[in-house]
Amino acid sequence: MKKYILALDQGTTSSRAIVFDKKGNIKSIAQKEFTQIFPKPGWVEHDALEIWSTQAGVAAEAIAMKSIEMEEIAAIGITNQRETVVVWDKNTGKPIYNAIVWQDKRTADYCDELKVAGKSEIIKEKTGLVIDSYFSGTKVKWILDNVEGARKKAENGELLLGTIDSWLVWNFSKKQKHITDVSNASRTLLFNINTMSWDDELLELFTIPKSMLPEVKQSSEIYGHTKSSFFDCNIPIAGIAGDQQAALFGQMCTKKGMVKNTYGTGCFMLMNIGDKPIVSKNNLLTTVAWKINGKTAYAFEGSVFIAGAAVQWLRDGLKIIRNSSEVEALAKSVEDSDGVYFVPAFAGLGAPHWNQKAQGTIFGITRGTTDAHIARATIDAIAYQSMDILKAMEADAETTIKELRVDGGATVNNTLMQFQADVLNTKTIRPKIVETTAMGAAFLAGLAVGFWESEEEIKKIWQIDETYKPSKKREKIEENIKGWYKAIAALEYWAK
Ligand SMILES: Nc1ncnc2c1ncn2[C@@H]1O[C@H](COP(=O)(O)OP(=O)(O)O)[C@@H](O)[C@H]1O
Ligand SMILES: O=P(O)(O)OC[C@H](O)CO
Repeated sequence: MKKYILALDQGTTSSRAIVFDKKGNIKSIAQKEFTQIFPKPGWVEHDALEIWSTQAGVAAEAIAMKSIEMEEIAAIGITNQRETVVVWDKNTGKPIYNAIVWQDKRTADYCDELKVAGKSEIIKEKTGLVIDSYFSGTKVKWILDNVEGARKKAENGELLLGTIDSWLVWNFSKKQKHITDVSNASRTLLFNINTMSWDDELLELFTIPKSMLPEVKQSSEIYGHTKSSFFDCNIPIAGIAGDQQAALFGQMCTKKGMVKNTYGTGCFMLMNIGDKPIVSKNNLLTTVAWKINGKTAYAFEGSVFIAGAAVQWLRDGLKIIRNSSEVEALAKSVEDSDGVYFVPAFAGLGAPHWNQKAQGTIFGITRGTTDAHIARATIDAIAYQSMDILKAMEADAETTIKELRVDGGATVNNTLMQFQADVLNTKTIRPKIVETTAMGAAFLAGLAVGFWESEEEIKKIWQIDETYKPSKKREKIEENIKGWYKAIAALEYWAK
């Protein structure tokens, strides 16, 4: 009898496997960190074979841990760090270079050249993205240009490329399936989100042979079965989505206008914009959310680079807390930040400001400022940065958002969640199961094999843990928000 779905969450720093039952409860969970490789400043790589071995290892571990029978697993769903890309030899199955990670900036100068050459418009129109080293396309070009013999092999049809989902399926299927899903394809700079196919003009621009590309599939369908030695029976692999899109699905933001925000190291906010790939006028990305039963859903996306990482800086840099969890008590010990504003632009400012030169700055310090005010200003900054993105989304969608669904490690912080509701003047909702990324992948796989019959059935699994309602002290909050905008303006002036 089929009792479970196995979700594989291949993240930037660890590989995780979670077994869910039919009610969406977690039956077992296993996790393993893997090596981060920094060959030069600004370069970030992963060993693709280590990604594969840790991912397969935790999958086996999660199953063994609770003595689950292979026959009890209805399907596998995969969700992954996005944009990170692997190029491997079709015959040997071995990567020809380490995976180049989404954070890697080695192609930044080439991206600037493309901007100067006036390619921004066409790329935005076709892919919904901006020209940036973040996305996979320029990373693949770098491998072909810099690994000895790679370009020739690629032209001979001997090399394959894939985002991490693609690499995992290739290995799980014993080199039988070279596929990806639409949500991952939409992060490569090579995929046209209007025609929903690889784009010949972009492939020519980035000099990438078409023969390297995986076949693009829906996000919920049976792609193949596990054949790996880690599994002694054939389990259908039936769901794939990039991690942020999977979280959007896991939060059941399946209707146009619904928004989720994930609060981790940074924040990733996605808004379901329905079945049309609208181009943002407010510096957001347009991305494919998923394709299910032949229907494509799109999303606006904006990210905050430094969110929980600012709390880590209070811990490791300023040393005013010992654990991230202590920040809430310290921040709550004062009524407010007493006019202190902290813009944690350690890595520049992301959407909608997109200022690479901005630096972290604290404003409004007086003789009376204490560590508690700084802690409070840090929490506030996470909420303000997310507010800036949500406001851009509202402007683009010409609508007012009714609720924000939240997940990620920092959502345990009730003070942050309440302040988020206050500055947005919108309900902020935290669900009972905050493993929404893995949950989304499980839902996609479960739908494909009939483990869950419909989205309606799944919606009953998603349940609210806590709703934060906006405070009534609107005037004071509006004043505080004005201060934030002044801080951003001053920071941008300083960065010039
Ligand atoms: N109580 C808290 N308040 C604010 N931030 C927190 C709290 N607890 C953890 N964090 C932050 O959340 C982040 C970890 O969340 P997680 O979802 O695991 O992130 P990621 O997936 O990006 O590694 C860390 O940056 C940490 O500082
Ligand atoms: O692995 P995460 O959670 O850091 O997510 C990475 C994102 O998908 C990058 O776009």
